[in-house]
Amino acid sequence: MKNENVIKTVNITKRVKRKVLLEDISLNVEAGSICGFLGPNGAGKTTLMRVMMGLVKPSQGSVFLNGVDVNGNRPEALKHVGAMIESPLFYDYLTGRIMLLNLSRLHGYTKEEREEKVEEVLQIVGLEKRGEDKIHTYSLGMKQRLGIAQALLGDPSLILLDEPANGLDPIGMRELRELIISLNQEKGITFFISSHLLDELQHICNHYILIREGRILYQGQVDDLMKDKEMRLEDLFVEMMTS
Ligand SMILES: Nc1ncnc2c1ncn2[C@@H]1O[C@H](COP(=O)(O)OP(=O)(O)OP(=O)(O)O)[C@@H](O)[C@H]1O
Repeated sequence: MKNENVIKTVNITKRVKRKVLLEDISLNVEAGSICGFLGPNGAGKTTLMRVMMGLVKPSQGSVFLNGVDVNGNRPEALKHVGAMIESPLFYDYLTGRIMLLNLSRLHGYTKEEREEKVEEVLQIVGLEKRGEDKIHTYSLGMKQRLGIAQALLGDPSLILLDEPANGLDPIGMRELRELIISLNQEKGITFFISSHLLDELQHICNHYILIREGRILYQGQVDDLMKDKEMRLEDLFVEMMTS
């Protein structure tokens, strides 16, 4: 695993009126890791991911993606970053393939390259046989995989996923996990994945960041977190979240 940080936030604070949504968040995510971003509902996960993508400006602090300041040079910072933040907004009446072809225009490919790229990402997420079907006929799991397909269009080195397992059944969940692991292992893509449910991430992450009420409670490797090998990660998570 390389050592550089693909995500680095420095003292991020976000206030809206008098409310503090994020407070002094400094975190690092190393290249090649699968980082679980865990916290209860309302902890500030979506807000931080929106700040990371430059969709929301922080009140203070900086975010660097692949070493580039998101608020200094957003296009350059996001060049190799894919994201699925909140439930992806799909145009249900389009086919999966057409939607991806439309979105692929954002990446400056030629027409032939766009067609090739869309075939490639449909294949990666296992939707190649459903590309001609309208999105409203897709299951929730297929929609999530379509969201990952759009995140893959720009050949990202980093993908941010906000609650990607929301509402998935066990099969959809397993397919999602396998997809993330294979993209990480075969393409070296770093993942930053939020969830309020530890179970969803427990088997795939090698790095965790825990957040509560806009503040970081813990960040580090899984092994460091598990002081006692017998202790279940879930017990530790509950202990940290409630103490
Ligand atoms: N624009 C805003 N103005 C005021 N409050 C906001 C705004 N955006 C978010 N919040 C509040 O900030 C807190 C954090 O919200 P956020 O959506 O980031 O949490 P989350 O960890 O992603 O939660 P969930 O798991 O429920 O999606 C919540 O209390 C939310 O109501």
